[in-house]
Amino acid sequence: MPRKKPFSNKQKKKQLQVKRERKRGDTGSGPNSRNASTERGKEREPQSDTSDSETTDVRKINQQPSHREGRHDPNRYRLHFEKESREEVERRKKRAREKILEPAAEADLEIDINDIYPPEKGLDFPRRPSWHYEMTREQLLRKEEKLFGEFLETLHSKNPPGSLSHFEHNLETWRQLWRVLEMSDVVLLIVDIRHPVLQFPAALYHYVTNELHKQVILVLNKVDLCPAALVLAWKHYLSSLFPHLHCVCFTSHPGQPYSTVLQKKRIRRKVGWCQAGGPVQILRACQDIVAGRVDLSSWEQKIQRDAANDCQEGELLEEGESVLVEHYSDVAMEMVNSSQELYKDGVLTLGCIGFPNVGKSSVLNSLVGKKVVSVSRTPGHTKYFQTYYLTPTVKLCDCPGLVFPSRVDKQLQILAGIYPIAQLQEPYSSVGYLYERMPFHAILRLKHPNGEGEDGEAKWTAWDICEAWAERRGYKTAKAARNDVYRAANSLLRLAVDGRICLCLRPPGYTPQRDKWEIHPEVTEIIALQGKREEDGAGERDEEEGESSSEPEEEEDRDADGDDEEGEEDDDDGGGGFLKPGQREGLRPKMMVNMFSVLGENECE
Ligand SMILES: Nc1nc2c(ncn2[C@@H]2O[C@H](COP(=O)(O)OP(=O)(O)OP(=O)(O)O)[C@@H](O)[C@H]2O)c(=O)[nH]1
Repeated sequence: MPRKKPFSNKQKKKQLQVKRERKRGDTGSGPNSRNASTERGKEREPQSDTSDSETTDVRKINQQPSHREGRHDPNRYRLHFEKESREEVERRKKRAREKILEPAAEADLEIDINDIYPPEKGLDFPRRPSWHYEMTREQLLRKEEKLFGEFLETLHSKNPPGSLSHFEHNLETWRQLWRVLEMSDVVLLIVDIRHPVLQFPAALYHYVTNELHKQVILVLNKVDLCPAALVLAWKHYLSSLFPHLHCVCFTSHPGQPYSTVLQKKRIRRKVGWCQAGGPVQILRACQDIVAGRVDLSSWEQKIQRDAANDCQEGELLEEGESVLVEHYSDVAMEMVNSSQELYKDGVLTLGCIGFPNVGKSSVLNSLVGKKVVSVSRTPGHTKYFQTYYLTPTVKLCDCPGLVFPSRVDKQLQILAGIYPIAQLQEPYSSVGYLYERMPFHAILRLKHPNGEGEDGEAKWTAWDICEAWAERRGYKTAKAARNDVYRAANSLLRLAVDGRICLCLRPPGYTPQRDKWEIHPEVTEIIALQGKREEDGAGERDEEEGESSSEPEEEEDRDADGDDEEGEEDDDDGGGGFLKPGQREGLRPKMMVNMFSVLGENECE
């Protein structure tokens, strides 16, 4: 058979863009066309992973094809992060090639919230300025912009250059937070249980509880990806630091911890949105909070009905239970009266707030029991807030993901899924960061490009890891057919973000006390929520494994990171896992056992 011509992801994306533009009747010759900008980028710099066509200090992510007269601006709500200098990017690349990676100490996985959000560093978020009806729309917008500028100045004055992590510089997105906070009676602050401490801005909690006098339910989401003992330890840690919090564990993918990439479509058909673990717990927390001031019986009945029907995807909503969607105009966003009245018209409004990719939309879909908002593995997918009536007395509001200012390591931030991986300028150091905390070369059966050292041990740099993965996966550059290291790095990061190589942080002091948490009486409750059987320890594969297809997965499925909304068929990829729950946690020796057996045949071939 003739050798298949290598076709890179980049080429594929370009091909798709051209196709889309052709469909829209764009010849690609205009100054703003995607083709034109790609060509411009090419002229200036040959390396795709360091190119950036913007001239300001802010890097705009998820750029959409240009805005046209008379049509809405698709770039209005995209993520804006501070741009890194080319020198910094090149320095990190060089380091990724040269630095031999060393295993990090277990204690490195323990993270104190005060290290991420040090109270003395003024890591606040932009607040909405006061306004009155005599102000014109333009006056208000100008005031907001002025205050936002001052907010950035104060932040930078307290934090030297380079010390702050990526955070949202798009005022439009903060405006949506303001609106959602104003209209919500209760805030559902959603975090990813693998790293909740990165996504819990203390300033927001204090603002909502002390200034807005509203309650916060902390949703520890994706608990299927984390050992139950660790979930419990995080829950206790955060509740003890923030006593007014109502903590709830949640998963939209219960009982799917052992699936592999190849199985994902099969499993999703069996587990619909309505089988999530945690809606009852959210209902109970709301009942505590509203204390009878809103009639939540319709919600309770809905949950009971769903449980009794064992609903299937797409079959959930009954007559008279339709989901209403409210769209907000700009005017509503800008000049709305921030009424302090709680439970207006006897309706409880729940605002889903959180960082990108933590699963806000999935929580909302799970509460409704049906896909009403789109879900994607690409952070920043939800662009503007929308509301949905769960029942006549319960309204849900989905807010776009927000990246609050913090001091977390940027490499870790990327592993936590806040940055669209395909748009990373330098992915290698995050691969190195992951590898030092979770040496996965054996799991992925990587062969060192230079063979073993004299002592029989291979010494890996981040670059070597990516090179070896490119070799194993057959990622080649289109022109020279060399190993496509950039693509391999992206692929590895995606495995981490999806939870297939699963790095879980721990609360301070967890490691020496792990045994205590493992036998804690509340652990069984969490295991039940995760949808696991207790006997599901290390060792056996999921029973469905044998039925999985032997067809290799399409490259695009695994690697694409464009506007990749997860459709009805595909929206389940987060549940996949190479490692079993007890094995997923950092560098535990137990994790190294059976690593080979947890790989599907085609996953590393
Ligand atoms: N394993 C697992 N994955 C999940 C869970 N919930 C969501 N995901 C995955 O996480 C990714 C992001 O989910 P979304 O619901 O789109 O997250 P979001 O917070 O709305 O994201 P933005 O639109 O960026 O703000 C998707 O790939 C989901 O499949 C969960 O409970 N378990």
